[in-house]
Amino acid sequence: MLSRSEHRGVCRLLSSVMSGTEAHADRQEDYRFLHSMLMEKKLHLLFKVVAVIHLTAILVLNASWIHERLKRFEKRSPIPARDRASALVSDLLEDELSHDARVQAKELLSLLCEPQFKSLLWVHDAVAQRQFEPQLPPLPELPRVLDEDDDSVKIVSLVKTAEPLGVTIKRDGSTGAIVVARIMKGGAADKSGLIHEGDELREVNGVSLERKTPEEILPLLASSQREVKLKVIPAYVGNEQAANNKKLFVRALFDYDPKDDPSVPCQAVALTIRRGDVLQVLSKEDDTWWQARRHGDGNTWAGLIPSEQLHERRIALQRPKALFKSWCVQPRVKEDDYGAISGIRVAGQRRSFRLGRRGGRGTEAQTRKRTAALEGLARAPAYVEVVPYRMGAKDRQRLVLLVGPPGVGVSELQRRLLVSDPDRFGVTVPHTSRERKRQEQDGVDYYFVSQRKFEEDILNHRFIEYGMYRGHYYGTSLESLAEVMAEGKVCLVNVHPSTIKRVYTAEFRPYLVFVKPPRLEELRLTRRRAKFLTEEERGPARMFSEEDFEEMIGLADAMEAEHGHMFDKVVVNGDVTTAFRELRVALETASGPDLQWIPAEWIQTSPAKARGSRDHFDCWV
Ligand SMILES: Nc1ncnc2c1ncn2[C@@H]1O[C@H](COP(=O)(O)OP(=O)(O)OP(=O)(O)O)[C@@H](O)[C@H]1O
Repeated sequence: MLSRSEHRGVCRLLSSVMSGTEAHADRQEDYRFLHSMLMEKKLHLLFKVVAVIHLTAILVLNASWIHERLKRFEKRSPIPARDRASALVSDLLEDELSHDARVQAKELLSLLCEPQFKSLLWVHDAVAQRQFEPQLPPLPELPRVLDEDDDSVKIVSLVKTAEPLGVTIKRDGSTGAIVVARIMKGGAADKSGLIHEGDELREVNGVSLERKTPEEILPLLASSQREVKLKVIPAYVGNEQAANNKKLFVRALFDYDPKDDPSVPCQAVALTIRRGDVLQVLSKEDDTWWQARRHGDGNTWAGLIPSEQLHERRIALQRPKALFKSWCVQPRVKEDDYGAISGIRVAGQRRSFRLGRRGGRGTEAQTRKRTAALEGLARAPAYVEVVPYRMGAKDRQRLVLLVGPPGVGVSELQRRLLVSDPDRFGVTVPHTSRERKRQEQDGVDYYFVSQRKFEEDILNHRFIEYGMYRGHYYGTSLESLAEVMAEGKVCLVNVHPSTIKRVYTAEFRPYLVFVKPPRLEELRLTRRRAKFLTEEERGPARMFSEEDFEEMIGLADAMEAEHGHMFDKVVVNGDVTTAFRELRVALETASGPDLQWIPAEWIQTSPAKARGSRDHFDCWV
């Protein structure tokens, strides 16, 4: 359809044709004929049709030209350099340009403030963040699995008499759930035939048992008068395998996108996995493809995920390629490397340090380190079994291990945590075999011990880390960690990842934070900016060379490949304020009553269990 203005245009064109031909029409009849023909409605309509066709043709040609160009561009698989260009520009406006009096800066400022430019950035960010992708409805329910909260729950009512119910209960060591430990033969429960050993108790007379200990539950049961109403999840639902699988939770240690996997049996039911996701494995019947659902996304249906074996096979196939990958870290030999022992000053006191993070730049050591990282990559499991964990009011805080390549900002983040809440966070007092200086206090600045004692302690594995600097030993003892934790504080330790395994135990229940450098461009920008910002407050900021940046990124990759399966949180330290905020939130969760996931092996080897903690004893009802 032509618009009004286009219609008027056609009429004007025809009238002008009329007036143009007036002079050439010899006879009155010719003129009238021509006039009636040109003013004919049908002719007007014909014109309109021709015009529409013409316009459409132009549009089609343009569209196909644009399409061709886009297709050619798409082949290059462009990746956005950053997905928040508008944030970068507002930072630039706020931090740099608004204070710059130069004419060029003013001009750039006004250009960047133009609404057209802002719209361009907005569109860029929308495309970079793929906001154009349609929000698909959830997939239809496919293989139906048991949902904890619906079909498997049973309400049981037991009539109470003078005799006891004949049930013992306990807290399940791996899930924390309250379960029926024993049914005593001939007791009321036994006679009813309604509850069984292994059944999980959810409620007693409408009172939820979540976070309750067996000791707190006993009075609830005892105070019931004629009847005890129990909400139970039976242990015998389906076959035994289903019951076991129901409780199997794993943390994924790799990213997986079924769209990139041509071998997945059915794309529509495969799960996209992000490293760190907690998955409930519901079926391991197929050796290659397990069925699982992601914890916390509310889905009741299972999706396919690669089995442990399949993932291992794939990694084994990739390994030769990885071993020949070129590494960007250039070895650099430097004598008496201060980084071999680096101290952190907190309120003027040396409080914590990590060892050997910068050592071994020699070619051989470096090659060994890289090979180890790659081998670690090949050995890295696909999943680690985890169990739900909620910190109780009496539980000790988890040890917080901060790791990252030298210079990435681990000490900076640790310093900010200590300053932000000194009552909540604490660091250890290190040991040393050097002489005490006049102003230093034993047990405050360091624990001063003799060289002999230090060596004895090394032999007795009492250090999480130790090293020698200028002929003296320095080290962080396991006892000093326990001391800070005993004060009820969150103990922050800044260590080399190779020492993690020393404390990766049920006793310390470490929460591992990996501090990672951002991409090279952002790393350069933020560190350069920091040079100007921190100089006024805390003296000169550390200078980094291009080589330092590359080494930092290379080492971070190697650390992640080798130890990534143990990291609970990865904080990218680009903008330090954002990184700090993210770290604070993560540590709030790790030290609060919220649901967390910890390795199942800590529960299985829990000292409490070994000693027969009260939670794990049967309680008689
Ligand atoms: N996000 C950041 N932006 C800018 N500068 C930063 C950032 N994080 C840290 N820095 C600065 O980088 C320098 C090195 O940081 P820091 O001492 O915390 O490194 P580190 O990881 O503890 O390494 P090392 O153990 O070698 O000291 C410091 O000057 C610090 O202020």
